[in-house]
Amino acid sequence: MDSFLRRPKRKSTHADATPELETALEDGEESTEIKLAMLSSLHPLVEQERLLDVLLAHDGSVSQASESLKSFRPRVKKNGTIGYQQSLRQYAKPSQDAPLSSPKKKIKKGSTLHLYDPKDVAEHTPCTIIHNFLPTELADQLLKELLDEAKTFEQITFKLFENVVTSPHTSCLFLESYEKIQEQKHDYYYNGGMLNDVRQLTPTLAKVKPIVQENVNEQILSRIKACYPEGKKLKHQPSKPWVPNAAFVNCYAGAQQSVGWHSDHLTYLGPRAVIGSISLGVAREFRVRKILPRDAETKRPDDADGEGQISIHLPHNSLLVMHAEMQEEWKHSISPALSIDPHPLAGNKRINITYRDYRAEMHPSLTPRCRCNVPCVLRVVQRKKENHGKYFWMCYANAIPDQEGCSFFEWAEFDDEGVPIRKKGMAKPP
Ligand SMILES: O=C(O)CCC(=O)C(=O)O
Ligand SMILES: [Fe+2]
Repeated sequence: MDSFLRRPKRKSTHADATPELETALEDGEESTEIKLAMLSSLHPLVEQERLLDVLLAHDGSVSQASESLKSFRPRVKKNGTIGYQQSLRQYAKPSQDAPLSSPKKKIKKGSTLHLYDPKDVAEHTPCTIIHNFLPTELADQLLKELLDEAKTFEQITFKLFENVVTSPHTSCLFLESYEKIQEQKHDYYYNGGMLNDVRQLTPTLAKVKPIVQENVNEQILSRIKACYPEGKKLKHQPSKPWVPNAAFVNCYAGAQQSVGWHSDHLTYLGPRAVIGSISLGVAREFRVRKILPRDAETKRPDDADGEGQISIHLPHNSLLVMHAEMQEEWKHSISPALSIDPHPLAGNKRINITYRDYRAEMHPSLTPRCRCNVPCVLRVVQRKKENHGKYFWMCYANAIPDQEGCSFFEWAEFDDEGVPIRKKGMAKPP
């Protein structure tokens, strides 16, 4: 690990990289995520926001940041547990001259804004939250069923440079039918590899699916009306209803289990994806932060304060809808907790279910393949002002252990509904 830490900045392995590929790789965001993941594995008790501050203070040098963190003692919060649905809003009597919505809370870089109230979440983040979502007994039944399944979940393995790293929690993908499971195991790639453990939806996952579908579609429509320019859906956002056909289940066993900063891959979900996420068991913090494009010269965003973190508190039996602006423009994480409130059924565990719509138009047989003959990954330029928001396909094989990958790069084009515009030689949709 030590030699890994001292490794100089990654050199591009893409000797034949096109200028566009270099532009995309230089997007830079990924390397910060990777550095944070390394620091986090070396200093698991240090909060992500502090890791980021220390990393920035040492100009991105992981070894120097790690050295200075050795002397760091975590602060023990007096009120370290979360999950209470505290909100002063319900006690507030609207005064005649008070504005209808609360003044916009300021999120300063380096600080975290904690949100509990659904109205605040909708106002400050690209998410909506519904507390006490399922009937109590149904939520408990789902939790018990998934705690049982989670006994045999595994950690996901992925590649960071030449090192194979495992995710700091366990997970499993659930699909609707045996045929879909076979197809998934055969055709779909994740971080360059196939998923071996794909299971059929449990009876309660299947029972809850239409409830999630109805609520998420309602939330999408009210979000469009209330928040999007001219009350219209975003460009590339599908106008047809959201139909989940997959449930990705995560299990966090104990306060230290977490998931690092990331955006969910759009490869199979398509642009402007929406995700319905149920939390069960121990309440944990879901952190989000907006990725602002940086100035090419100063390497800083125009509004550094806009980059502060927001923590959404996710109690048992809540549904969080990640809306269409989330994956392209924001990152999210479940940060390690200093302490947790044990849950009567789950003990120290949290179960999370993300219901997802794997879109037929994004089937790997329809999207570009690179020279390694692996379906490409779909990404979006997040950091660079130049080409900001543009989608591109690139080689996935970079993430396969022992494989170098190729320099395949292609700008991705979609119609207004987010359907890929087929180029010559690409397969036709079924
Ligand atoms: O556990 C959560 O709430 C989030 C999980 C997540 O981000 C993911 O599975 O992609
Ligand atoms: Fe995610």
